Amino acid sequence: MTSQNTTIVSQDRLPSHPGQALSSVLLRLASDKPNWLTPLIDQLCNAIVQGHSCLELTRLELIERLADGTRQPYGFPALPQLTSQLQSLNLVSDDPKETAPLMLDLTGQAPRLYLYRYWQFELMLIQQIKLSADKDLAVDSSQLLPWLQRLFPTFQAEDNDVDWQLIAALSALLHRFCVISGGPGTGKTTTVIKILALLVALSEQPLKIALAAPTGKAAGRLEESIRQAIVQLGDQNVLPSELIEKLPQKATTLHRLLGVREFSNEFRHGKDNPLQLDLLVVDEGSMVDLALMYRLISALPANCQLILLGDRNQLASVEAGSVLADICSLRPQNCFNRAWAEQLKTLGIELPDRAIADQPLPLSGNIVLLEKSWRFDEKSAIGQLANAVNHAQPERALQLLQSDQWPDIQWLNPETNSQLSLQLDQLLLKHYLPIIEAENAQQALTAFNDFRMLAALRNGNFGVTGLNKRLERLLIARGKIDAANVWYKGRPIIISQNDYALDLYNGDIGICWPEASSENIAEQFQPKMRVYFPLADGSLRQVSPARLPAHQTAWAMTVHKSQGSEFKQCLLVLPESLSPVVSRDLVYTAITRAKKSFQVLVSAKLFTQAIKQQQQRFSGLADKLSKRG
Ligand SMILES: Nc1ncnc2c1ncn2[C@@H]1O[C@H](COP(=O)(O)OP(=O)(O)OP(=O)(O)O)[C@@H](O)[C@H]1O
Repeated sequence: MTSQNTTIVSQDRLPSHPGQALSSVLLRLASDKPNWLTPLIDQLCNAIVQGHSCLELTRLELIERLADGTRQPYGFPALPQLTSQLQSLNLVSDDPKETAPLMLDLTGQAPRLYLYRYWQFELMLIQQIKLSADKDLAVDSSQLLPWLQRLFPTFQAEDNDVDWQLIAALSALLHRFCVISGGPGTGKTTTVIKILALLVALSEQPLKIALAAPTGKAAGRLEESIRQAIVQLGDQNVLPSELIEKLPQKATTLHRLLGVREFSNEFRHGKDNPLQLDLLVVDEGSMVDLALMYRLISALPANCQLILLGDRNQLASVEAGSVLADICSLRPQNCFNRAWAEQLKTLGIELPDRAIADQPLPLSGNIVLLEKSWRFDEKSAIGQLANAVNHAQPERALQLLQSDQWPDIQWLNPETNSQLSLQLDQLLLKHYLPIIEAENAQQALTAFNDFRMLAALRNGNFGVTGLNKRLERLLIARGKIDAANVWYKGRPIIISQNDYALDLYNGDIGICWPEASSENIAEQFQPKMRVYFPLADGSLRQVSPARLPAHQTAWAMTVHKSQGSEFKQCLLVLPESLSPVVSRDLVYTAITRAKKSFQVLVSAKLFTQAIKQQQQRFSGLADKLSKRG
C-alpha cells in the first residue's frame, strides 16, 4: 500500500467524527482486537457517513483518527496480512452464507470491507438487476413500426446520425430494466412519454403505470414536465388524443409509492407485498441511495418493467451509494452487444460500428445515454459551461465566464472585483426584495422560485448559514424586516425532516406570510403568521409555524438540497478555500439547476481546483454487475 493509494474521506466533518458511535458499537462486539482494528473500523464508519457503500482496502488512509478528532500517521499491515487477519476475526465474515457485523468481500477487483447491511443491499440489488436485465420482451414488429414512424421523425430517415432517444425508447420497450441518463434538456421526459405511448398503444390490456421521484419537489417537477411534454406532442399531432387520455400524468414520491410506515425504516410494499404495477418510471435516479434502490427493486413484481431516468454526472444521493452513476460507469459512451445491434437491424435501425462492442458488455441494451441538449441553443452558454465543467476543462469554463458574449452567465470574481461585496448585496436585494414586497404569499412564492442562491457548504460566511444571515442583515438595515421577529413576512423556509401526518417532506419550501383574513382588530396590527406551501394544483396550504417539523431559513440552500429542482436564475457561491465537497459534480449540478441565467461567485483558482476534483463513491456495484453469472 502506498500513499498514492490513499483516498479522500472528507475532512470537513472533523473533529466531530460522525462515524464514532457506530464504530464504538462494532468494537464492543469484537472478541479479538488487533491494534489496527480501531482505525480500520473508524475509517469504514466514516466512509459510510461520507456516502461510500464500503471501504476499499487498497485505498486505506494511512492515518488514525484520535478520539479528540485529530489525526496521526498510521501504518496498517500489508494487504495480504490485513485480509487474512480480518478473516480470522469473529466480527468479520467472507462467506455470503454467514452473517457477521462486517463482511469482507474478496470477489471483486479490490478487497472491500462492508457493514453487513450495505453488503446485503448491494448483493441483492445486483441479483435483482441481473435477473430483470436478462429478461427481454417481445413486441410484434408489424404493430411497432407504424408507431415508431409516428413518434420518431428520425426513424428510417436518410441521415446517418443515430437518434439515441429512439434507441432509448426501444431499449425500454424491449427490456425489463432500462437506465436512460442525460443532462438537462436532453429529452428524457420527451422520450419517456413516447415510451409510455408505445407501451400503452401496443398493450392489449390496460397497464398499471407509476411515475415517481425521490423527493416531493422532484415528483412535482416530473409531473409538470410530463404534462408539458404531452401537450406539446399532442399539439404537434405526434400523440393521438385517444392515447393521451390513457397516459399517466400524476407522479408521486418513492416513499409514498412504497408506503411509508411511521417510525420505521421499512415500507408497506416489499418482496412479500409487491406493488401492483406493470411499469415504474423513476426520475432523478442519481438521488436514490443504495438502501432505497434495493427496497424499490425488491418491491416490484417479477414482470414489472423499471425505467430509471437521471443524470449520471450529478451529485450522488445524500445517503450511502451512487447506484445510477455506478450502473452508468459500465458504459462511458453508448455501446451495445452485437446481438442487440442485430435486433435493432431487424427494425431497420443501423448502429454505427463505434457503438457495437467487440467483447460482450454487461447490461447491453439496458443503458442508453442521451447527450444532445435540446434546451440550450448556440446563443446560450449555460449548456456549454456545464459541458466544460463536466469534461474537466477549467480553461474552457473560465473562458466562457470571462467572455462578454454570453448574457446568460456571469462571473463574480473576488480576485479582480474590489466592489464585489456591494455587487453581491445589490444582486441579492434585486432578487429578494420583490419577495418581501410582494402583495401576497402566492406572489412571494412565485418570485422566490425564480431565483435561488446556492452554496456548497452549510457553514461559514459563504455557506448557507452565513449567506442567510447576510441577507437578513441587509433586510434589517433597510427596515424591511424586524430584527426581533424570527417569523418575519417573506421568510422562506425549507423543511429538513419528513412529517407524514402534516404531509410535509424534506426539501419542501414554504414562505412565511401573515394569515390572509384576519377579522380580529388586534390581529390586524399584529397578524398571525403562517407558512404557506404550494400544492400541485397551484393553490396554497397554510401551516402554523409552531407545528412545522425541523426546518431552516432558505434564502440560500445547499446544492445538494437543490437537486431535483430548477430555477430561472441561480447564483452559486463557492467558499474561499477548497474542501472535498467543492467538486466538479457539485459545480455541474449547480449550473444545471439554472434555466435562463447562471452566476457564480468564485476565484479563478478555486473554480479550477473544484473542476479538477471529482467526488468518487466507492462501491462494488459496477465491479460485480460487470461479472457474468
Ligand atoms: N428529439 C427532439 N427534437 C426536438 N425537440 C426536442 C427533442 N427532444 C426534446 N426536445 C425538446 O427539448 C426540451 C427539453 O426536453 P425534455 O424536457 O424532454 O428534456 P429532459 O431531459 O427531460 O430535461 P430535464 O432533465 O431538464 O427535465 C423540450 O422543449 C422538448 O420538447
